Amino acid sequence: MVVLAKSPAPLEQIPLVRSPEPGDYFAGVPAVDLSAPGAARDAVRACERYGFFKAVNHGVHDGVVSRLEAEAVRFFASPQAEKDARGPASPFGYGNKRIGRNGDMGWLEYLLLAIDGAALSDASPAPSSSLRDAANEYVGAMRGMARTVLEMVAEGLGVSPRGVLADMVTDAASDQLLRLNHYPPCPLLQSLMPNCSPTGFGAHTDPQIISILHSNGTSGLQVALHNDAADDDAPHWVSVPPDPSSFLVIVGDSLQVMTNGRLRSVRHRVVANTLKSRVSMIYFGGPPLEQRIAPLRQLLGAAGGGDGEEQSRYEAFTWGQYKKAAYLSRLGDDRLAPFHRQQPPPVAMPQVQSSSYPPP
Ligand SMILES: C=C1C[C@]23C[C@@]1(O)CC[C@H]2[C@@]12CC[C@H](O)[C@@](C)(C(=O)O1)[C@H]2[C@@H]3C(=O)O
Ligand SMILES: O=C(O)CCC(=O)C(=O)O
Ligand SMILES: [Fe+2]
Repeated sequence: MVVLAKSPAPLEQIPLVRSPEPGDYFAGVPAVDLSAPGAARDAVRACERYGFFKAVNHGVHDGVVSRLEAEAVRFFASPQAEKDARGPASPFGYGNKRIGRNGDMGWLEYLLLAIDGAALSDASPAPSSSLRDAANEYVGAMRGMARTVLEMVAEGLGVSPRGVLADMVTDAASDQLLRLNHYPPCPLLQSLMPNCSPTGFGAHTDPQIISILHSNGTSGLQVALHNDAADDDAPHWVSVPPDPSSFLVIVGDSLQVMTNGRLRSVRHRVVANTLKSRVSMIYFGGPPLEQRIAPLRQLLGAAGGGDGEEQSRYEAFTWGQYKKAAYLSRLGDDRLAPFHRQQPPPVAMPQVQSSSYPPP
């Protein structure tokens, strides 16, 4: 049994996983240069194949990131009683090891903050005015990047207007979150079981439209690669090399549905580093609660009211309905499963003899 002093939830309640090895690093992380002319096409390709990409030449000033990261580090280094006074995270505030309300545990502490428009909401007061100011500046930059990326996605998919997706996350009533995560080192486990690491954040997909993740230089994030050719559904976990100069754009469940499954929400998890602290900052861009989430009409065939050839693969829902169901689910659940539509079997077309067509 491994019990860490001063930890409210012992390590034994946290699933252990095999420590990442150098061979697990994914050398093929797709990078999209947001300032390049082919960015729209590249973003769509990456989101179709992998469900995420690394955004480079994003135009966000280093100072905006380093200022919030320094505030986060300062907050997480403050006395436990002060941090606890900002919790529990139900739903917003400081959380320690407990993720959500349904029994998920991870080797992390975090601050979950609601955003109202372009700034932190009064529903989740920041622990200090300096953290609040830094977070507001950061949120402004993330909303801008979310808008740019979603406009590119619309362009790359050939849907119009260009703002059809972007407007949902920059609407005055859009449902956005900012999450600051700290994964402390775990030297005791390193000495007792050197090949094992604690799960920092268990496998899941993000429910919103888009997530934009920044991390410090400590590794830990893993993504599940899809292998359409394989018969089994076993995930192949690969480690994403940390790169503090870039951001990781992650497709959320709602974007998967709105693109009728063309872009995929990628399963990801964090394996805590036993020796070094990881700090990550994630912006989650969701639509207003009453927004209908259904495949975009222009991606569907005539039966779905669209111009293309596809049938809708999903039952429509509102973001409010989906969010409510998501927050009752466990982290690793397939939250979209109840919304999958049965695909009708392919219709057998009558064979037409070329000689008899067109009919006389
Ligand atoms: C176990 C849970 C935590 C979560 C709400 C949920 O019930 C299922 C989805 C989880 C997730 C994953 C992405 C984000 O980190 C998050 C804030 C979100 O919107 O959905 C978390 C939720 C959370 O930590 O409360
Ligand atoms: O901390 C990370 O790197 C990822 C966390 C995450 O996936 C989340 O908060 O939803
Ligand atoms: Fe996530």
